[in-house]
Amino acid sequence: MPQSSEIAVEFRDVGFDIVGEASAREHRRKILAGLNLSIYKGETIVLLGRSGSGKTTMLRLINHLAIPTTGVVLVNDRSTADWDTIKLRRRIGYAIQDIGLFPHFNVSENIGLVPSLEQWQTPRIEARVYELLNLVGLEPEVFARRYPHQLSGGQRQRVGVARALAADPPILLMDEPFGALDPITRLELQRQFQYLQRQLGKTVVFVTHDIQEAFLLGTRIGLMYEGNLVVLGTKDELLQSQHPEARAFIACLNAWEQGNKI
Ligand SMILES: Nc1ncnc2c1ncn2[C@@H]1O[C@H](COP(=O)(O)OP(=O)(O)OP(=O)(O)O)[C@@H](O)[C@H]1O
Repeated sequence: MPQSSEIAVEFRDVGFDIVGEASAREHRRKILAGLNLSIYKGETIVLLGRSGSGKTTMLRLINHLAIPTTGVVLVNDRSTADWDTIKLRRRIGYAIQDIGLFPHFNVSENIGLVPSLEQWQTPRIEARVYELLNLVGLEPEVFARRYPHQLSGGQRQRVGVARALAADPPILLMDEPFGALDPITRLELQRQFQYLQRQLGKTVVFVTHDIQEAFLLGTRIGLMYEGNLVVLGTKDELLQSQHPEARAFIACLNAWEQGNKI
């Protein structure tokens, strides 16, 4: 798997609080605390954790949809606060579950959106859309002119991944991009993702609550628990961790395997 010692994204002592009003008194809630993480160029780091553990917040901090309360998030050695936000986001593809394709744009227009904002010429955009549709396993002649409501959930998610890749960003953030899919399509997309990653060598931050998905796709896995990164390592390192949250996830895996034997 392509990987280097160069850091693409770094969290340095990052904390993130949410401030709300409760009974007219300021009320702060800690969402992330003291987070340190270096993500290397070309690796696929999977953030694994239960619902509400702070995974999506980490992605939002990378593309400056959220701003750290303390500490700093660096992309290519520059704080997200110092980046021109538009330039930063153009370097970062973002694929999310229920991708939010624009309903009045067809597939081709959805995928070509960022390239057209970047003022690519039309023939180049068309060629790119066709290339990407082929890459994610959708026949361009069949799908390019369809609208999102004319696609299945799995097809929409493929289009979402193609859209995230459109302008060839070096960093990809993927937030449960294969969630809510039937297990066969899910496995097919996971395999396709592995194939793509071998071809493209992007820096990927992939969020999931599925330990099997984390093991399949992650170069390293970061286990989140209540806003803290409690384990960071390879599949084998996670399997050996004695942290109670790691044991809880591994117990799910074991239970699933036991169930298979019945
Ligand atoms: N804008 C917000 N206002 C209030 N609370 C928020 C906001 N965004 C996130 N949170 C809270 O922050 C915590 C972390 O949320 P986050 O979306 O990062 O978790 P997650 O691990 O991605 O969860 P899931 O797997 O369910 O998507 C949750 O308790 C959530 O309720």
